[in-house]
Amino acid sequence: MSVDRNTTAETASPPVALTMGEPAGVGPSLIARLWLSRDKHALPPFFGIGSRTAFLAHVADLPVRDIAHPAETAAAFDSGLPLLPVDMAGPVTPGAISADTAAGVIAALDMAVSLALSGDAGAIVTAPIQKSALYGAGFKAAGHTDYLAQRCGLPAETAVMMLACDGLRVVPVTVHIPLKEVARQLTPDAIVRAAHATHEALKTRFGIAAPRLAVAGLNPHAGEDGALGLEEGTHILPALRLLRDHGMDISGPFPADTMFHAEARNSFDAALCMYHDQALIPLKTLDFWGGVNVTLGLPIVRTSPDHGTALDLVADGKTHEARLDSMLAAFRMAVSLSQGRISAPAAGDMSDGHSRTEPAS
Ligand SMILES: NC(=O)C1=CN([C@@H]2O[C@H](COP(=O)(O)OP(=O)(O)OC[C@H]3O[C@@H](n4cnc5c(N)ncnc54)[C@H](O)[C@@H]3O)[C@@H](O)[C@H]2O)C=CC1
Ligand SMILES: NCC(=O)COP(=O)(O)O
Repeated sequence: MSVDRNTTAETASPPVALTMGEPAGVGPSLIARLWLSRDKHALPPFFGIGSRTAFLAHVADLPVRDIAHPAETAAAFDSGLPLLPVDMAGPVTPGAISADTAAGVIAALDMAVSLALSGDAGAIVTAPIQKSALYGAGFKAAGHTDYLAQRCGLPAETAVMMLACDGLRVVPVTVHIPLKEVARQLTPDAIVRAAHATHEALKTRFGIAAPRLAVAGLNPHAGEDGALGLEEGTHILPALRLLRDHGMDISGPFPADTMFHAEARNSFDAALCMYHDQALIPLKTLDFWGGVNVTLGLPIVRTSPDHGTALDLVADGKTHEARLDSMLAAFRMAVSLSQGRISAPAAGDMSDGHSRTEPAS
């Protein structure tokens, strides 16, 4: 099927930028496959930011078209992947990280943020980074989420991570910190900040007029009246009282182990979780292939697949087996959000056309 991209509404919007992420990981090949399936999925023009070497290391015959500005995207898109090139200090070995590529990974992110802030890119979709590789090269942020806030000139904590799939949205209040640090770093302020960012995004980005938030406890059985932990009383409840005083429909703290079955999921529009795995395990269990990571609280739109670099798959020579679904879902959400359209289906709604079982290709 051939798609006349000039007649689509998306043509008028600035194109979405896709950062290459970890060059040795699955990201560049997923971006390449997104471009290769542009007609099948009727995708509007987009451009990559990264090193040509990274893309060709994974898909040797990929046509790549260097561009100097996102405005050249539409003209280049039909004949090759439009690419804003970024230099890299070393070669790319699929499946093997290298300290030489870290600076290029970060430069791609910096370029993407500048273009999103200037309005030349409608949104950013970030392919996964190998965080350990960047930490080794002096990257001071924990991940994209806080790094993007800093690049937007905002305190790191302004950015809030949400993961969304059909039927579930989760927000971890603490994110990339050791488990033993969670109770220390979990503050009423952090809960209030995450709740406000989530509430606002549900209204403005996800089209929910009166969002319902549910909050997980930190401890087993939400503390069992203090017998199994005190943070529910000392940290979570004070935050919830404040938020209710502000008129928010927010319930909890609930025992986290009973919040995510189907009936429970229907009772809220987003779940605020106290730590990374409490949020991401239910989401990725429910829909690893369709999950999208979306950053809230920033003046720019950023989404990402929910999965990581899949270095194991690449190292085993199985890059072609990587599922495109999450990248495709992240791209679609980025396009919708960048156009001010409502994104992501309502809880329980499977109407966006992708299936949890059939891979997108
Ligand atoms: N947005 C981002 O930049 C993210 C980055 N990461 C980073 O990725 C690195 C690896 O993290 P892991 O925890 O191992 O998670 P991972 O998601 O990379 O891999 C977990 C398992 O899922 C498989 N997998 C991942 N994506 C797949 C796909 N598209 N199709 C088929 N199979 C797939 C992998 O082969 C592996 O067996 C870490 O450095 C982590 O920090 C992880 C999540 C998000
Ligand atoms: N587990 C989520 C993840 O690692 C993504 O983090 P970020 O790079 O989006 O901050």
